[in-house]
Amino acid sequence: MPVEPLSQKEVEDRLAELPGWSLDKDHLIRSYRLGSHFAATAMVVHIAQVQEELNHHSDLTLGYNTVSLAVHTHSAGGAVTEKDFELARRVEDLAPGHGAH
Ligand SMILES: C[C@H](O)[C@H](O)[C@H]1CNC2=NC(N)=NC(=O)C2=N1
Repeated sequence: MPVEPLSQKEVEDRLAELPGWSLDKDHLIRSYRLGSHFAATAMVVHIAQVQEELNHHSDLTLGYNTVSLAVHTHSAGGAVTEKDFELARRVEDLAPGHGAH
């Protein structure tokens, strides 16, 4: 089933419930800081597992002790959809276990 683009209002309402996340042009974005490079690497692997489970994938960037995500929905023409917020919510939920902030 195709996912529909969210309206600007819908995006704003959902962002209000996801502190730390923001809209950069047509992507939802967030960066996390971690305690070490290995901690950041482990979080990337965990996010990759979730992305495979959801069949929804961000542009996921590993820095020295940072992990950054940018996500939109290719199949919706690059718009932001519920799928993007579902992934963002799942990443928020796993972040504390990695000591990410
Ligand atoms: C075939 C498969 O369902 C698609 O390629 C999936 C995989 N991951 C995806 N990820 C994202 N961000 N958007 C998509 O439209 C998308 N589509």
